[in-house]
Amino acid sequence: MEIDLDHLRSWIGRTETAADLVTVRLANGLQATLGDAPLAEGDRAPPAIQWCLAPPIVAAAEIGPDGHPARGGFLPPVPLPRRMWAGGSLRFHAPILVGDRVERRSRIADVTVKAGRSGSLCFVAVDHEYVTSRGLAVEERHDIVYRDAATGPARTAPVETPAPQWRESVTADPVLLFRYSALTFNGHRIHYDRRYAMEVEGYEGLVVHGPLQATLLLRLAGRVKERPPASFSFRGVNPLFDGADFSVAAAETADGLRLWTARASGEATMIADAVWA
Ligand SMILES: CC(C)(COP(=O)(O)OP(=O)(O)OC[C@H]1O[C@@H](n2cnc3c(N)ncnc32)[C@H](O)[C@@H]1OP(=O)(O)O)[C@@H](O)C(=O)NCCC(=O)NCCSC(=O)C[C@](C)(O)C(=O)O
Repeated sequence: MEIDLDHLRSWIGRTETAADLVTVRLANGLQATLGDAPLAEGDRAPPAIQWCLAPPIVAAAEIGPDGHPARGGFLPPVPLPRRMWAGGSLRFHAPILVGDRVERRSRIADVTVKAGRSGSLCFVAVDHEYVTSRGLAVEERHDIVYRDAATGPARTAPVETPAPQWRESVTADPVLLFRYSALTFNGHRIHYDRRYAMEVEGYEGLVVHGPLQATLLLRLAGRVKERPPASFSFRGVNPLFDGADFSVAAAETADGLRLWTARASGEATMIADAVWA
């Protein structure tokens, strides 16, 4: 597949702004999905509520074959078919509260092409700022990866993890995935259309969202240290599929916590680091 990188890089610097309200309904939809108690107006919003806010919304006619908005609008028209959430980093400046109006200010920061074990990879980095009436709440770097069509079984390398000091188990069932897709208005078919996920994109099942795994890791980090971290970075290292329990785990490091999600077989699927001020 020919990639015109100069053309794609002409998207760098494009911006998009959208606003949303942290309604009690939205906050409690996420709380319930994570298995947490309901909140009231004025409470601190659940971890990573920003991924449920101000999602891209386009008319049905403007949706691409993967269920996301067709490329070439805010995001560049990368010609590789399979989109994934590669990773990112978050810096927390101030809490977002239930009831807040939040503005998302997004900017295309970089577009690069790399050769991966699994074929060509095109990374699009997007910077976001989430701003409330009290000022900047969260800064985010979001790395999106676009991949070649599947040609065989995935060939990613196993990633070592330390012995877990804290560990929770979560069932990756289609209801969990559907509820998270609905909360984030994410129409990506790999999360709910099993035939598409397996036959078109070549996965072993429905794919567990990167932001859902990161939210569970961030939630564990906050519970272990009894306060949210100041910064959090994470990378998807292997896809996680529905149909089994997966673990959400953490271990102490010199600077904070190393956290990871792992398949029932033990293979890590997302690795994260949380640091406290
Ligand atoms: C990302 C995959 C395809 C690369 O797999 P690979 O084995 O081909 O790559 P590699 O050979 O390990 O690395 C090649 C190069 O890419 C870099 N690289 C490698 N990985 C990353 C990463 N994560 N973030 C940033 N950079 C990365 C890596 O550092 C290296 O760079 P270098 O040549 O300069 O040394 C593979 O690791 C994988 O499948 N990871 C799991 C991804 C995943 O499951 N994401 C969540 C589900 S998709 C989702 O939630 C979707 C959503 C929410 O609907 C939505 O569309 O937004």
